[in-house]
Amino acid sequence: MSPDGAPPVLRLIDVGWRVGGATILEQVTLDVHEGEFLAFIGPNGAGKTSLFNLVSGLNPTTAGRILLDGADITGLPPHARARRGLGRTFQTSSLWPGMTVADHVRLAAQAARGGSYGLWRRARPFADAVGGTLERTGLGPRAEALAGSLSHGEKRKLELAVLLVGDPRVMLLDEPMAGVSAEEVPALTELIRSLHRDEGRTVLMVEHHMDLLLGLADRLAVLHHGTLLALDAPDAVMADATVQSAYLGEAL
Ligand SMILES: Nc1ncnc2c1ncn2[C@@H]1O[C@H](COP(=O)(O)OP(=O)(O)OP(=O)(O)O)[C@@H](O)[C@H]1O
Repeated sequence: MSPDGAPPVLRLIDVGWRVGGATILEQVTLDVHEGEFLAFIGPNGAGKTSLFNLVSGLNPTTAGRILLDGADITGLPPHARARRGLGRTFQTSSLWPGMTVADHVRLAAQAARGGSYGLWRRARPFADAVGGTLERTGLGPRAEALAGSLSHGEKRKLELAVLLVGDPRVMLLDEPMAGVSAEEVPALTELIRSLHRDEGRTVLMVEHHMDLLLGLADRLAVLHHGTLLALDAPDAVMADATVQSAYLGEAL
């Protein structure tokens, strides 16, 4: 239960992943509350992306259960989870360099709504959704630019736009700041903050830079060797001796 008594939007119960004889994730149990911003940190190879792969359905969970709005989604494919409001971005770029910004968002809108692209394309709500998403992400002036010509920060915004046009309630963002220049980080951070704060979306985000997470995340989940080492408010996690030693003196 959340502090106000509402059931968690997402529940991971003893979730595990074994592949090729190796145990990558083991007994990960956590609840995510509606509207919460939960950040995942942990040393390289701790299992953060692997966990997102299980939650989004990209890889099959080999132990435990995943519940969305109380319903068991453990065996559902990614598109079925997306239809229920759970969407993700990827650590590495998933864009088509030769396709325009607007066409990326149009195609994503079509995929989210189903039906014929031609029919949807002429429909007013469809055009409004695409235009609104481009404005929302600050990509309006770049609508006709090719994705390959975008800066790293703009590419990350486009990946968010592709996700947002499907109107996910629960967003999994895997290192959305990766490769982004220092000048572009503040605008991207503000966009992500407002998706959570102003639009009330539930955000799960993998991020290595603690300084970006302070003031953004409600709680931090620390993964280490595939297990959940800590789950608490950022201050408490940073003061946790077990967490400090997991990083072996690396700056958190
Ligand atoms: N398909 C796979 N088959 C076998 N091992 C895998 C597979 N995918 C990931 N792993 C292993 O699982 C472990 C966790 O990887 P994962 O990418 O989830 O870590 P991470 O915490 O996201 O790391 P980083 O911070 O470097 O992105 C690593 O040892 C990785 O080599």
